[in-house]
Amino acid sequence: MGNYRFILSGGGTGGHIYPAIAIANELKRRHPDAEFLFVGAEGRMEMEKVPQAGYEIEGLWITGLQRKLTLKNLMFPFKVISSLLKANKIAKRFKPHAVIGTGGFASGPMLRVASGKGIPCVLQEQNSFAGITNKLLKDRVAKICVAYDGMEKFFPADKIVKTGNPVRGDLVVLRQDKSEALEYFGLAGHKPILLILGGSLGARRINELIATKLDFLLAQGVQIVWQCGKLYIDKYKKYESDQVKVFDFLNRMDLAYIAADMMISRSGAGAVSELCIVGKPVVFIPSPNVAEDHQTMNAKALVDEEAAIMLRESELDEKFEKTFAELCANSQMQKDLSVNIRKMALPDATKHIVDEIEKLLN
Ligand SMILES: CC(=O)N[C@H]1[C@@H](OP(=O)(O)OP(=O)(O)OC[C@H]2O[C@@H](n3ccc(=O)[nH]c3=O)[C@H](O)[C@@H]2O)O[C@H](CO)[C@@H](O)[C@@H]1O
Repeated sequence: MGNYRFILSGGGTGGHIYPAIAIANELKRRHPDAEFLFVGAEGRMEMEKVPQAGYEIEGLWITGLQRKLTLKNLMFPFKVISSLLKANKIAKRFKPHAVIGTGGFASGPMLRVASGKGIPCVLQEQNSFAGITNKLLKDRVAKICVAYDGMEKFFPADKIVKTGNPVRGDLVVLRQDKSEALEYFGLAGHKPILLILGGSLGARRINELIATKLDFLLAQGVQIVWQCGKLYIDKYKKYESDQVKVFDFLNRMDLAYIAADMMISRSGAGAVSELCIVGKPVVFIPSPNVAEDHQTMNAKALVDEEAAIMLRESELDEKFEKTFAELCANSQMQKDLSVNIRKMALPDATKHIVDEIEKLLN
């Protein structure tokens, strides 16, 4: 048999893209001669991030369905047909041995077509609440790799394998030495570093919080690396100083995690999985704008184990300063949170998922 060929499909946000990249990297490590093709949605983040990671990507003309009646929605049936046709062409040409879907509307047409042709398909669901695309595909795929218990609510029980979420290899083993990271961010080593993460697209409310509390934060003796998101960089770049570094997007998450002493973060599934491995104190501020409030559930799973602090957006005015000042002042609390969050890590998730894919290849 010739070399293996794999299609990975998913996107829209980093939360669906980076798991696909992590899986591809592990497949490549095991099968250096394998060929890879990513399939995403035209105009979305994957079209830039996947080539940066060294893989080829094709974009489909597809968007999610809006809740309101809009022109975009009227186009939806045409987009679906066009995407199915293109996915069909891709499958015929590339002849994949397996197709892996990591969620987001971009993955719908490709997995629908591939499963129809009898090509083995695997889904990876990052959240404790299943996404629409994965729910639509559940009966057509061979395996569904999940990160949370109780996913039988959404998927056939005999297809579910609990693996955890894939985390990119360079984030699984982090160096202790901070010198390269400090140099990269242009910060001195004498004060603790607070890393602010708004998720792959940035978080409006977290940015507003940091901007209004900047003097308070600096008075706690920290320096700041602030990832504010592409949409917000023009507004917040002006806050940059010797002790505050502002980025739209961090291309070196490894260095950000090495540099950080504590974090304030959205609780997207990927961020949570990574922060468990990083093992440092985190204050989660979940996005209230996602389906079924799943970011609150993601963060709560850690709070219940005393492994992180959570503040809801609605509590920030009242509680943020007190909570953060207490964390900075209490080194025992910082240690306990670090130890407890590390216990929740599933660093072998990617290997486990690739084991499942390999089982389908014969
Ligand atoms: C608003 C929204 O829809 N959020 C969803 C999205 O989150 P979002 O896209 O923010 O994704 P996650 O938190 O899951 O993962 C973010 C990924 O982007 C990377 N990263 C982030 C910022 C940065 O500057 N550089 C960088 O590389 C992180 O290292 C991580 O690998 O997908 C997640 C996984 O399905 C869901 O749980 C979230 O609810």
